[in-house]
Amino acid sequence: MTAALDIKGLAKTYGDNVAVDHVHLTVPQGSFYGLVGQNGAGKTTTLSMAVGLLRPDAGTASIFGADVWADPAKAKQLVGVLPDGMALPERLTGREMLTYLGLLRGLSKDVVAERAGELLSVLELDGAEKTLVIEYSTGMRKKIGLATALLHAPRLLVLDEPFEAVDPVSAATIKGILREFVAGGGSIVLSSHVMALVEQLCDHVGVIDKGRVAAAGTLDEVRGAATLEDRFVELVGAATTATKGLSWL
Ligand SMILES: Nc1ncnc2c1ncn2[C@@H]1O[C@H](COP(=O)(O)OP(=O)(O)OP(=O)(O)O)[C@@H](O)[C@H]1O
Repeated sequence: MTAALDIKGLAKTYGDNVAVDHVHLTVPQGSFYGLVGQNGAGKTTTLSMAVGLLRPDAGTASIFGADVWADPAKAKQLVGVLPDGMALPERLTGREMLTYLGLLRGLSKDVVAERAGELLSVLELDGAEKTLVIEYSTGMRKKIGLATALLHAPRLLVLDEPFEAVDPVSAATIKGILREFVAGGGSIVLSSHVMALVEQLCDHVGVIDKGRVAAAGTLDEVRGAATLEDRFVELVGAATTATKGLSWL
């Protein structure tokens, strides 16, 4: 079966900093895939290249077989993306933004109106639908970003830190939406630092360390008999140096 997302040898270097070092990852269709790694490990850079937001130095990425760089129109129809630090049209209201992006996606006015209303309501942004995006809180920005990723009913969702700054009630709602999306045949890749969340939601996991894949596979294959957190610390070799230094504090 064609993979939902197939990343082959993606690489990116900034100056002499190797951000992503020939990463290979396969996200099977119907999987809920968690990408974990320390700050600066290369998750955002990998995901940005995988969805066509950042041109790689080397490697390819394809979404349901459509090459993201050779066949971008086809690939981008199939994917909904929540990028890290998404630049939003600040002077539009939430509804205007969804309408604008929905029409750009080629949806009819009626379909956009119906879906925008439902998304705003389900994500509990209906009270803020007339508020300009510039006035949104960080968590609200995440939620409107998620709404734009879902609007065209993609087959794959690529979400960079979707739960960052989101309150627990909204997080529960979003988890429900994502679980339903996968139950309905969709595929998801999300990045997160929260191991418990990845363990709770994902059936596959990839561990990125210093731009390379340290482990990848089903959740059970990667964590073995340990918790994901213990396995992660073991894999990335993070020394618990918290008590070293700061003697002045
Ligand atoms: N635009 C850029 N210019 C220069 N260096 C960059 C740029 N973007 C990322 N980097 C560097 O690339 C490396 C990987 O960064 P990246 O943002 O992909 O990591 P990450 O795993 O998403 O981190 P975090 O969990 O903190 O979001 C880091 O060393 C970072 O400093």
